[in-house]
Amino acid sequence: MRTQLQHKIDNKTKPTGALGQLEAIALQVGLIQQTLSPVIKQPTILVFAADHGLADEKISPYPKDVTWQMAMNFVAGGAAISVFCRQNDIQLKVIDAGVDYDFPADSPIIPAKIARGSRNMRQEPAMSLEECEKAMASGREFVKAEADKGCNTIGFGEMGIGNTSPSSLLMHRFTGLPIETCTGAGAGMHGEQLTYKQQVLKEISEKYDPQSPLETLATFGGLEIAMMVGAMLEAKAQGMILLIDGFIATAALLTACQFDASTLDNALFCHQSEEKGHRLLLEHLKANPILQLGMRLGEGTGAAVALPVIQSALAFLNEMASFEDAGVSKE
Ligand SMILES: Cc1cc2ncn([C@H]3O[C@H](COP(=O)(O)O)[C@@H](O)[C@H]3O)c2cc1C
Ligand SMILES: O=C(O)c1cccnc1
Repeated sequence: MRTQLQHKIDNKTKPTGALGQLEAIALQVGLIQQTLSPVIKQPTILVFAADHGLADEKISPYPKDVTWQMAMNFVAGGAAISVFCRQNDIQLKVIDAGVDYDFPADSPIIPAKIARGSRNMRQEPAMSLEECEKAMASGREFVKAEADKGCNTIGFGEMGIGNTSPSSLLMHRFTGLPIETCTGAGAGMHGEQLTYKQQVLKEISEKYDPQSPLETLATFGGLEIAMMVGAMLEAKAQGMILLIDGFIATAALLTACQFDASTLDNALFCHQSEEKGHRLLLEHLKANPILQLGMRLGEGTGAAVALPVIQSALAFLNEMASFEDAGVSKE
């Protein structure tokens, strides 16, 4: 299939390699779908939202209430992710993985609370193994339901004040890079505030020594991250395209790869976030991000913005004339 896809790409009416990374995307998606004519069907972004006990330690400049307030904003249509999904015809679903708030019963936010937030990991592991497994299983169910309806492309988004911290800890643990290298400003911790955040995370990383991927995720993760990890593993199992957003989603993917290394094969890295650590995390995964726009938001926004580029890659593969079709002379 790889040889056939490469042959099809090289026979399009263009100099060899002239569509650059679009060619790599077309090849990868063809391999994922095992076809010379890949298509994106019912693209969907799942945004997993949860709170973090660690937010009590002031590791984010914003208050915890922003988590539920932004989740409401997502479904009301006013957030960045709402706008970009509307613009690009992407179905948006917001899942309450563990927000410390009771959403109104008539809200379109999908209830799947495992707990009212993870625990403060400066004191105790963020989740029990049972909670972590429950979150992962729930993430799998959501993706399976989308696959059953005919969706073949899933973007992963998140909302959770404090969630760059668990992401940094997971990156540190699974890459072996120093915690300072893995820890950045998040929603806006600069200067002394960032130094403080790095100190807190260093203290936490030295407090525990989890062994298995599950134990590591339960200790240092968060409910939305665990649900996202399960969702990514199921998306790979279903042969779907995984649209990976920024730092947090990439940390979740790195975690998913500890459970099933082949998850990486189906992942498209939509952008390189400004968040410190994301560049090195992408390098660790040998990933070539599609966009570099200086974004540092999360929510799945990088995935939503990159989808049209991926669609262009499939459009050239499916619709461009070959040298033979167009009667154009080859070198
Ligand atoms: C208004 C607002 C909207 C957001 N949308 C995504 N995030 C992003 O910021 C948070 C992570 O940064 P930290 O670890 O520093 O808290 C996550 O919720 C992430 O999705 C937001 C943050 C804020 C404040
Ligand atoms: O890259 C991200 O996902 C990110 C960066 C900063 C804050 N929130 C998310």
